[in-house]
Amino acid sequence: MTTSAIKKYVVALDQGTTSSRTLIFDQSAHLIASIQQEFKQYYPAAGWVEHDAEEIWQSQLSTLKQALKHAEIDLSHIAAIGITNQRETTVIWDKNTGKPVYNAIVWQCRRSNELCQALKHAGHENEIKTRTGLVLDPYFSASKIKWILDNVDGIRARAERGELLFGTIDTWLLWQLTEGKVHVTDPTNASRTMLYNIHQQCWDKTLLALFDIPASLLPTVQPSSAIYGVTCLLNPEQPIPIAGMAGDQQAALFGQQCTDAGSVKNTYGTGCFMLMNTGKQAINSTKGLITTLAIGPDGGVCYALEGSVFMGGAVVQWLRDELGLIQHANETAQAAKSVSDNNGVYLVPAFTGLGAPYWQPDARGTLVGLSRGANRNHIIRAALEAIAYQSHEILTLMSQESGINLLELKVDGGAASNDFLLQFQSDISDITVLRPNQTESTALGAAFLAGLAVGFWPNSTALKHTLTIAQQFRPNISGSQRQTLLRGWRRAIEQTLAAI
Ligand SMILES: Nc1ncnc2c1ncn2[C@@H]1O[C@H](COP(=O)(O)OP(=O)(O)O)[C@@H](O)[C@H]1O
Ligand SMILES: O=P(O)(O)OC[C@H](O)CO
Repeated sequence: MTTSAIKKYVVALDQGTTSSRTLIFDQSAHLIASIQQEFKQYYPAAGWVEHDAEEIWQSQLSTLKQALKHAEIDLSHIAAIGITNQRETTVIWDKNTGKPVYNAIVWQCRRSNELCQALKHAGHENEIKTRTGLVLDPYFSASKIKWILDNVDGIRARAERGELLFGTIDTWLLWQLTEGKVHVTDPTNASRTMLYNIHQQCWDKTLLALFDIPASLLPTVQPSSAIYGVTCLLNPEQPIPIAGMAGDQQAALFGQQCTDAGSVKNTYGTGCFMLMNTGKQAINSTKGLITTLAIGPDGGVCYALEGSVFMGGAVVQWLRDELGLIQHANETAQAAKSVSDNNGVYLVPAFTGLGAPYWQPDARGTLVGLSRGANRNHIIRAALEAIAYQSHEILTLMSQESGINLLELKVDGGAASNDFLLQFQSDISDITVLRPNQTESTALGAAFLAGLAVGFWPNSTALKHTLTIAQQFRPNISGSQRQTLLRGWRRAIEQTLAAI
């Protein structure tokens, strides 16, 4: 028996914005264990969001240990560990002590907006977009790194002396886990920093100069499926390879095996992130989408178009926590179905501004079309419909910019369990929506990447064989009904933009 023959499992570390999770999969991609731990969010000023990087690491390690214990798995049966992570979130730490020099600045944090505006006014927007595929926005890492270097006492000097390291969360976790403290990221995460040239596929010296960031801070970039190092933290006698890394949305794309040009997935989590694989072609969006690096069939680099909706499933949390209209998210489908239509009510949930394709950080939420007959269920319905309308706008642009008539949309994420939402998405976008058996696509993508690197799965055909579609939602409204609904949504968006 070969060593690989006794390997039965791959572990995925899924480090998200609000929780750290560990999931264990077997060779058929069945979920064997899943442990989740939430951690604290820090809001030190309006629009600022931070995490404690140490707490992220400790919560991640704790879920790893608990998942192994819970599933009663012998370490010798683990083929590899894969990492997937909230993207863009920025950590800088001391390479000798391992201590972060400042809290992690989270992707949602707007503190570097002024810096981005200044770069915009100085005419750098196009150059940045050409090199990185990204819209000049505080969402991405570069302006966050610069903020730390410029605002935390003594940090720039220490960075210039080569004492500090930068990483997105993948890099931070890998560094913590590995023997010899490996300082590496993968192309998908690098492509979110605004410092990586997605065409030449290297750190971009012009952008490092523009943001005034020393190159010594940066990790080495290695493929998303590769053995980066081993961890001996669980048992010094049993090193386990860390063999896959990808940003969570690209991992979900790979987990759904959207590896061919033209395949699309939408993840309905806190926000909604739609990615379309565009193969070897980097499509330069002129309509507010971004171009990003993703993963091809063999784990190598390819391009994708992405549209990020900032308020997705979170709008359901708002119904629950702020309006008190529901007690549980799973009540919403029934409530929405209990009324025959939205009664003219539209909600634009721009609570933290509008993401793609508008990129309007100052927009705020709008509820329009209220009449005397509008009730709780109409508002709940409008909230779910808003998730689908926002996703629809992105899907339409992707289709226009790629020239591909999209016929299928694969979905995953917490809110993808909502049948009303998926049926409405299918109706409004005139597309077949496919919900897989395994909706843990993000973690599965990380597991696939790690498993491929160590031969646990031999190739992409083996990965595809593990996936099945659990449910399909097909369009069930007329073209004129669709046009009427979309007109109402566009009016609501116009009102939101007019109020900025
Ligand atoms: N049945 C449901 N209907 C609508 N939204 C839901 C439902 N179940 C969960 N959600 C939403 O899904 C989100 C959580 O999904 P998840 O994929 O875990 O998100 P994230 O990875 O962004 O934390 C929450 O915002 C929650 O409100
Ligand atoms: O942690 P999530 O699932 O909300 O994902 C966050 C995204 O990666 C941000 O770009």
